[in-house]
Amino acid sequence: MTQVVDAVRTLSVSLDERSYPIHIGPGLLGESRWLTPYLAGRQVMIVTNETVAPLYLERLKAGLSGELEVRELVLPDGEQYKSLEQVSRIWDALLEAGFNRRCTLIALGGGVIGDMVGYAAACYQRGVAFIQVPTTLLAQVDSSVGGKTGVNHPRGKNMIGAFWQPKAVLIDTATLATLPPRELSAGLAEVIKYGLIRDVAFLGWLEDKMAALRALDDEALVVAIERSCRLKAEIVAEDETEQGVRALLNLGHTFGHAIEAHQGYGNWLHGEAVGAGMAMAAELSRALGWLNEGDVARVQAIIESAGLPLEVPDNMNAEDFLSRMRLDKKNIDTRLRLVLLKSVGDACVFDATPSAMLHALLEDFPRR
Ligand SMILES: NC(=O)c1ccc[n+]([C@@H]2O[C@H](COP(=O)([O-])OP(=O)(O)OC[C@H]3O[C@@H](n4cnc5c(N)ncnc54)[C@H](O)[C@@H]3O)[C@@H](O)[C@H]2O)c1
Ligand SMILES: O=C(O)C(=O)C[C@@H](O)[C@H](O)[C@H](O)COP(=O)(O)O
Ligand SMILES: [Zn+2]
Repeated sequence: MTQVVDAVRTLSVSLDERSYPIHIGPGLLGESRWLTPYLAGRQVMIVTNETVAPLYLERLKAGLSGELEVRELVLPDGEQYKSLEQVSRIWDALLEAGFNRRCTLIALGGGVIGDMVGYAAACYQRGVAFIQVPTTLLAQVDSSVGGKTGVNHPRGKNMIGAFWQPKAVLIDTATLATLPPRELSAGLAEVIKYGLIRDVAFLGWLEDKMAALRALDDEALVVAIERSCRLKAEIVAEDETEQGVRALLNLGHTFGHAIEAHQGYGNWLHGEAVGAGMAMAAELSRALGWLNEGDVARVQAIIESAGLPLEVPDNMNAEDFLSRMRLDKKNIDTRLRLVLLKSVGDACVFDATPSAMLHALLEDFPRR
């Protein structure tokens, strides 16, 4: 159910006592009523990065009212900084400020900041409150919702982390006006993912509206963000810690994470790697007889129309993929598990214990 107040749309992530709202609308960043109610106490630490700070930090601070002790920490920008070292800097700053268990961390930025701040909050004094204020499309449709927090390890993506839910997610869609087109495309990968795994009607809508979305059409963006958040909220409410259905949100990610780690974090954007990874998943689903040629062409067309790659890096061979994929968090014992498509709009988890078919896909998939 969506509630609408003054053009701000509110959904809920239903997790009993850990339930929280997602507020979506243009310009809500500077308004106290969307932020102040979720603060645990007087101590507030805003964590952002050096790109986002000059754009939105002052506006966010203007939306904090009351007798608060507000600190800020500006981290370097980039996926290569999604590390324990940077999370440690957050803990150092909290301790230096003398912040206690009633403090609140605010993550202002994309998925990198959101994942790190969430993890810092999960561990600081065994857990403090945090609020997600996502400013990329990817973070607004995916990473700010659901409580997966953490950092990368040189060997693999998001290998260190915790499930820790925010107190609220505040999505100011006006922040997308400054987002570079390449980052917008990366966010569209996760939007397309929802259509592919669970909502073929949404996929059809995306096929119609892709040009509008890439042109930052406000109305189309709000619809895409709300529908994506609703789909993710439903899945998270059903399976918070990925014992079952939540794994479907990993479509394209086993391949994508291998690409990100192998290429060096930040060289391929997460969304780009997921785009190419979803194309690989579609191709393997065809090889298994689940998708036909027309289905694969449809998947490829929407990925390409979002400005995302359909080829994988030419410096990776099958073994480069497999050695990374063996570390994937979905695996059980030595069995590789992948998310594939039974049909367009219906995903499943597939036990892909190294097979000739998987090897052929990894060896023969188009390179760039
Ligand atoms: N926790 C989850 O469930 C989840 C889900 C999906 C992705 N992720 C993670 O999220 C990360 C990717 O997130 P991302 O795509 O947001 O990347 P990001 O956080 O690196 O942000 C992308 C770039 O956009 C800049 N930026 C942010 N907001 C801006 C704005 N409004 N205007 C201009 N520039 C802006 C950032 O500084 C950065 O340079 C990856 O680490 C991925 O693993 C996590
Ligand atoms: O929320 C989830 O669950 C997801 O899988 C969302 C993904 O888009 C996201 O990239 C997530 O961080 C991947 O999780 P991981 O457990 O594979 O690291
Ligand atoms: Zn993702």
